[in-house]
Parts: sequence; structure tokens; C-alpha cells
Amino acid sequence: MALIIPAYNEVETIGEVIEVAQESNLFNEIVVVSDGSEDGTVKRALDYGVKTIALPKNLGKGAAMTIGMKNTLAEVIVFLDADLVNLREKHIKKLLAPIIARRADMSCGLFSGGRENTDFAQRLTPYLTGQRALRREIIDSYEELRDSKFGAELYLTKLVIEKELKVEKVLLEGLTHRMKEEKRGFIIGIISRIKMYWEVFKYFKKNNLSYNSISSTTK
Ligand SMILES: O=c1ccn([C@@H]2O[C@H](COP(=O)(O)OP(=O)(O)O)[C@@H](O)[C@H]2O)c(=O)[nH]1
Ligand SMILES: O=C(O)[C@@H](COP(=O)(O)O)O[C@H]1O[C@H](CO)[C@@H](O)[C@H](O)[C@H]1O
Repeated sequence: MALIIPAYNEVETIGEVIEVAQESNLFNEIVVVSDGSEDGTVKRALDYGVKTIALPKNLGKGAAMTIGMKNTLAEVIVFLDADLVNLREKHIKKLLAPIIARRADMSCGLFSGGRENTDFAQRLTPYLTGQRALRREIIDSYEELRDSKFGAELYLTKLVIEKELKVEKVLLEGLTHRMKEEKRGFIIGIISRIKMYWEVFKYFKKNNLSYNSISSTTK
């Protein structure tokens, strides 16, 4: 089992995410992909002795996830964002349980009871969550994932629709993340948020997805 953490300038939080994952002893491998970070993300990851790939420039979240997958042979993959706050071993166990028991092909972890604003965002768009576990065999196009940028979660959601995969939604109690406005300040945060939703929207349109089908995957 491998944990992949795509990370773009997440020095504040990545250490805690790696530490919890290491202490859980659940993973054979932890792969951090720094997506052109300019802060101390790479150094912080290396301090923990995990496999760390430092991309020289920012290629987008989908590319970081793809490069992470290409750097492990593990059959079961967990994706966690690097900006999580209050991550606990129980969250990782909950994400993995449906996959290990073969009840589901993918699990989607949703913030619950962490902070109202981050809970709210995930109630609104649960199919965009970055916290997932899956078997690598379900990925049918690394190129598509690589080029998807913030459409990466919609790519995974599209797989669920096309392949009629079984998804289990799990509540990750007390978990939250640093919002863009908290990481980058209000103005740059809002601009990054608009850019992110634009990338999600572009992927949605390009792939002729329907709101009903994507939202049905995390009902
Ligand atoms: O170009 C990017 C943007 C984000 N991320 C990572 O993807 C995860 C989810 O990103 P988020 O939605 O929090 O967006 P951000 O706030 O980083 O724009 C985090 O671990 C980010 O560091 C990435 O690897 N490359
Ligand atoms: O929660 C959300 O609405 C967005 C943006 O979160 P923040 O601006 O960082 O609070 O983040 C989600 O969507 C992204 C795009 O699909 C994913 O990459 C993130 O993992 C997910 O948390």
C-alpha cells in the first residue's frame, strides 16, 4: 500500500501529514510529489525520510498525482492532500477499510465536524475530495490524469461513472484543511480559487459530464 501526497507549497502542514502516516505503519511506501514548490516543502519531506520527487516547475495536481503513481508499484493507493489539519490514523484506516475488504473500488473521504466552512465546501462538492483510496488497476489513462490539473478528482469520478465502480463515502471526523485564502492571503487566495474552479469546469465541459451523474457517485 502506498500513500501519495501531491504538494504545492505546503511546508506548514506536510510534516504533520507525513508523521501521522508514518506512525500508522499502514504504508509500505510514502511518496511526496512537490509540484514546483518554492517554500521548504521538499526539505520538510526529506527530513522525514520519505520518497520525495521535486518537480522543477508547477505542472498541476493531476500531474503530481500521476508522477506519484509512476513512482510506486503498490496495488492500493491512498491520496491525501498535503494541507490537511488534524489528520489522525483513524482517518486513514477508515479510507482504506472499504478497499481492503473489497467492498468498494474507491473510497472518498469527506470532512465532517472539522470546521464549518471546509465541511460546507465538501457537502457542496463531495466528488472533488482529494482524500481517496483506490486500486491502481482502475486507472485507465495516466495521460488524462496527468493533464487534468484540478480536474484530477473529476477524472476519478468519471472512472466511477464509466466503469460502474463501487464507491464508499467515509466521514473523516474532525479533519479539515488550510483554505487557499489562509495559505496565500485573501486576494491571491480568491484568484487561485477562481482558477481552480475554472480548471474543474473546463474538465467537466470537455468530458461532457453531467451534474447528476457526478453527484450520484458520492450520494
Ligand atoms: O498545482 C497544484 C495545486 C495543488 N496541489 C496540491 O494538491 C492538494 C489539493 O490542493 P488544494 O485544493 O488545497 O489547492 P491549493 O489550495 O493548493 O490551490 C494540495 O496538497 C496541494 O498542495 C498540487 O500538487 N499542485
Ligand atoms: O474544497 C474545495 O472546495 C476545494 C478548494 O479548497 P480550498 O480552497 O483549499 O479550501 O478543494 C477540493 O477540490 C480540489 C479540486 O478538485 C481538490 O484538489 C481538493 O483536494 C479538494 O479539497
